[in-house]
Amino acid sequence: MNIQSPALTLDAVRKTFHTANGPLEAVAGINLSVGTGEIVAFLGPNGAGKTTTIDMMLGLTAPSSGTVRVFGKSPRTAVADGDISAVLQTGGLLRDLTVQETVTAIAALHDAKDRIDSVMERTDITALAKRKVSKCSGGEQQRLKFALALLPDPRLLILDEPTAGMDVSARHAFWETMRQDALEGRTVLFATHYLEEAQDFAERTVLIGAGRVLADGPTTKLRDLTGARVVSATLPTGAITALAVAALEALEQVSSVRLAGQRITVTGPNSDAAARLLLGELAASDLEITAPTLDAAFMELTGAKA
Ligand SMILES: Nc1ncnc2c1ncn2[C@@H]1O[C@H](COP(=O)(O)OP(=O)(O)OP(=O)(O)O)[C@@H](O)[C@H]1O
Repeated sequence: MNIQSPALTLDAVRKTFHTANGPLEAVAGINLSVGTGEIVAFLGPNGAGKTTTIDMMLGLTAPSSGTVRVFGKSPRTAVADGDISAVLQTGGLLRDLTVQETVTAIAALHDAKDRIDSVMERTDITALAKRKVSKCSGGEQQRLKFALALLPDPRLLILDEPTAGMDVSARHAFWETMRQDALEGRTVLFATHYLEEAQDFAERTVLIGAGRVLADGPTTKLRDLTGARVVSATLPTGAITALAVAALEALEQVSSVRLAGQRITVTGPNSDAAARLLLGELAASDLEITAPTLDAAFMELTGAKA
């Protein structure tokens, strides 16, 4: 990461929508700096504020407060200069045009006619050139949008759930292309709610929940960022399991207690207290303390604070 020249900075960015039910704070103060050449996953559950934040990065909507800079410029200037482009979830394609016509029209806007063939090949849409957009599958339309986003040869590429609607093999092929692209130095930020996509592709994950950054760090360390531990042990035969569950649930910072037969599993950051109670008062045996899976860590963070 090159922190000397951030590709993207968000400083105390907030966005409040005024709805019939009153104000809704979709983005509640996000700070973020993405260095040139980084690949960042913007991971969060539905409604976390990912799309709203991305819209602000692209200048499609203005923050209620705070600032967004793209290579030091306002998002709108950066878009006009071809520094940033995006594959968005909705809209953007004219159904009656063919794939080739669509690419040619957008290439003309960006003065990028010489890039048409290579971009179509790279995104694997050459064979679809004569097909009408309305006849393309969801995955094919995503690949076309990806091609359009690459035409200006942007330094920063933003992808909002780019593989939505793709089957497993199309998803795999898409990320393969992206990986190649990133190797050539493009900065990439993608929103996803698939943990595997963050794990497989991003070196850094920014976890978003309820409009806030819940965790930000190397994807491989994301599990540790939660601080959560899973403590499990076997209760003695004849123990009143409901009482054991209640005693563990009463501990501070315990987020879940599950029982399967006599085996009891406690999740939360306070593993020492849970272990003491299990081995002492509850006379449990076979105690194990493990780090949660990334899945569990994700649930822990988004569930606990969203
Ligand atoms: N134009 C709008 N007017 C009112 N509320 C909105 C608007 N756009 C988004 N919201 C609300 O803001 C919150 C954040 O939405 P956003 O689409 O940014 O989340 P997301 O993380 O992208 O979710 P998803 O994964 O479902 O796309 C949600 O509660 C949503 O209902």
